[in-house]
Amino acid sequence: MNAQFPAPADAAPAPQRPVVLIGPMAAGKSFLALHMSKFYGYDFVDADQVIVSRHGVIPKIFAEHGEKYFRDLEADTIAEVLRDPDHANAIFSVGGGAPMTPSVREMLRHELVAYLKVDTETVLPRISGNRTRPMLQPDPERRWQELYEARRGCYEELADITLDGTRNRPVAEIGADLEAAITRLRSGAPDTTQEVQA
Ligand SMILES: Nc1ncnc2c1ncn2[C@@H]1O[C@H](COP(=O)(O)OP(=O)(O)OP(=O)(O)O)[C@@H](O)[C@H]1O
Ligand SMILES: O=C(O)C1=C[C@@H](O)[C@@H](O)[C@H](O)C1
Ligand SMILES: [Mg+2]
Repeated sequence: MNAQFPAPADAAPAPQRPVVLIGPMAAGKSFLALHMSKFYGYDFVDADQVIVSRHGVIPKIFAEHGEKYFRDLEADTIAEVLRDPDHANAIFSVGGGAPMTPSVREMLRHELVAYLKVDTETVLPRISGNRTRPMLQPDPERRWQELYEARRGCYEELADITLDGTRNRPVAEIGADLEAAITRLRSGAPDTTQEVQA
């Protein structure tokens, strides 16, 4: 939950901060962040993509070094992006498991966080039969649901904005909701996003 928003009325404007997108695997975080860069002019940064560009593909990192090594790289990457003034205007998508790392969770408590919520009907076709995502093996549908149940409380706790990504909503609609919520929160008004059922 964000500590900087809203700023007191008489305070100097706070420096711009990135908006961090969280949510389960294949919810559409990276897709939405890219859309926001194309349609609203935000900087696009994706933690998984930064890791892959530096260290190679994620399945290989897991296979060669294990999950803990990946989580450390992920936490370091997120810390680096969040302190980089060049990314102050970013929509920053992070991996589905990132908020489960305590140090990441602590960083996100001080940022503007948007949680992209999805339902199983929307997401399962996107991951069905997947053989590459290490956290989803060996049974992607079952593993996705287990991870979602274990992580949803954490997503909900961190969220300043909850986005409705259920019913396969078009990214343009989700993006318009996100843009409206960012504008509202940065102007000091409370978020009125409706809770959605997943
Ligand atoms: N709103 C949408 N409508 C239709 N397809 C979508 C939508 N959002 C995402 N997708 C599709 O779902 C797939 C997963 O999306 P994406 O990679 O953005 O998920 P993610 O949340 O970033 O997952 P990860 O945690 O693995 O990084 C992509 O193939 C993308 O094209
Ligand atoms: O949900 C997860 O634990 C993961 C999600 C992906 O975005 C990657 O960060 C990686 O495959 C792990
Ligand atoms: Mg992604």
